[in-house]
Amino acid sequence: MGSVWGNNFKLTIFGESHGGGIGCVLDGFPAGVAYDEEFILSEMDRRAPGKNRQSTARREKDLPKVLSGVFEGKTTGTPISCVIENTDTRSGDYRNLIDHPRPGHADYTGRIRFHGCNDPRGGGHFSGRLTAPLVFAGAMCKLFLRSKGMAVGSHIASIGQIMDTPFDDVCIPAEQLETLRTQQYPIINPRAQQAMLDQIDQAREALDSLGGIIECAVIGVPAGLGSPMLCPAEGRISSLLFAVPAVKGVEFGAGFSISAMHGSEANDRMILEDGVVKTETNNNGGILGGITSGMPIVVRAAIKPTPSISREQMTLNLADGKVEPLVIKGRHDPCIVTRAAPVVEAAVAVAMTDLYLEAYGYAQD
Ligand SMILES: Cc1cc2nc3c(=O)[nH]c(=O)nc-3n(C[C@H](O)[C@H](O)[C@H](O)COP(=O)(O)O)c2cc1C
Ligand SMILES: C=C(O[C@@H]1CC(C(=O)O)=C[C@@H](OP(=O)(O)O)[C@H]1O)C(=O)O
Repeated sequence: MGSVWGNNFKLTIFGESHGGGIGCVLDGFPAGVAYDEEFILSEMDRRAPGKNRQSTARREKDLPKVLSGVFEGKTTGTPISCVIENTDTRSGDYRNLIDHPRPGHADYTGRIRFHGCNDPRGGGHFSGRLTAPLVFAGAMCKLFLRSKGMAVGSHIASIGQIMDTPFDDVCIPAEQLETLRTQQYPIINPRAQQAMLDQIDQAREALDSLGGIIECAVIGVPAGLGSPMLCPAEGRISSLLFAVPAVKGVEFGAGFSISAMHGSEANDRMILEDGVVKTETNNNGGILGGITSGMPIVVRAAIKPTPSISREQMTLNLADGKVEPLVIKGRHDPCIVTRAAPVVEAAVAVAMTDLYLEAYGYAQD
């Protein structure tokens, strides 16, 4: 089953982009976590579509309706279920895709996997719309992690060729993460922001799309989370990041560039600071041997350019095997990255909650 995730609590995500609604169930979520509605709605709003010209024109309020698992402002410990309505659908736009799969989207693979029974309207279960319930689940997990002294935050590390200033991976202040959370575009360097937005405009005007990278950090992480060899912390986090549509690469710490370093440079030298074991650098991204080291976890997710572009492309007509021109209709993000930061944070927050529960269980402090 591909819609249920977690070893120590379970997240289920259901729905299709143009069905009655989408949602999630959190089973085994700890009892007694304060339900901060304002925070949850602000997280949903960070991801919601239709807010500016860098995103799809589809407008959805993304108000989560919580049906169970929360009573008198606290989680009960029994399943939390949440439903989000789909209201602004235009399913007719997708009719020409039945036999003409979009290059780069899941139309062909979804048809094969589900024997032609998949819901093709708006990308169905494969739509990025399914990340709305993930963000709800992530917001709940952030509330739990906050009660354990942890915080998750991120910024847009790049869009196309334009780079933001990276995190200082040994010292990421909680205030910086909170400031980024409240920015319309979570970018550290304001000059990079303008250049990124200009690049998206240019791509959109050229009937094309752009990708980029989200850099995410978790601070306040206790040392000792993760279970090698087959359930390492990196594996748990990346398995959820790869669940996010359009994520095609994940790296921790120095990532792929660590392979070009010498050991003397890559090794993070250990020190004791105010009685706490730390490292002077963080090339390993806060994880060693699949177990958290107590340093910030730093992870980057590479997001591909939106597959549904307005420019005419060639594709295969599955009915007669001929390669034919395809014009894609519908309302698409010219660049997914501007809405992806809360989604990446949500995936990481859910994984961190699972890792924490594995180590510490449900006992109250
Ligand atoms: C928040 C978000 C919004 C997205 N918006 C679009 C979109 O408007 N059009 C599109 O073709 N793909 C969009 N995608 C990406 C596709 O859903 C994704 O590329 C597709 O399901 C194929 O999966 P894969 O890229 O992971 O292989 C979006 C993804 C996310 C996370
Ligand atoms: C609606 C959202 O994003 C959608 C993600 C998406 C896709 O193919 O991934 C395609 C577009 O919509 P539809 O599913 O109608 O084709 C986007 O608007 C959302 O994020 O809430």
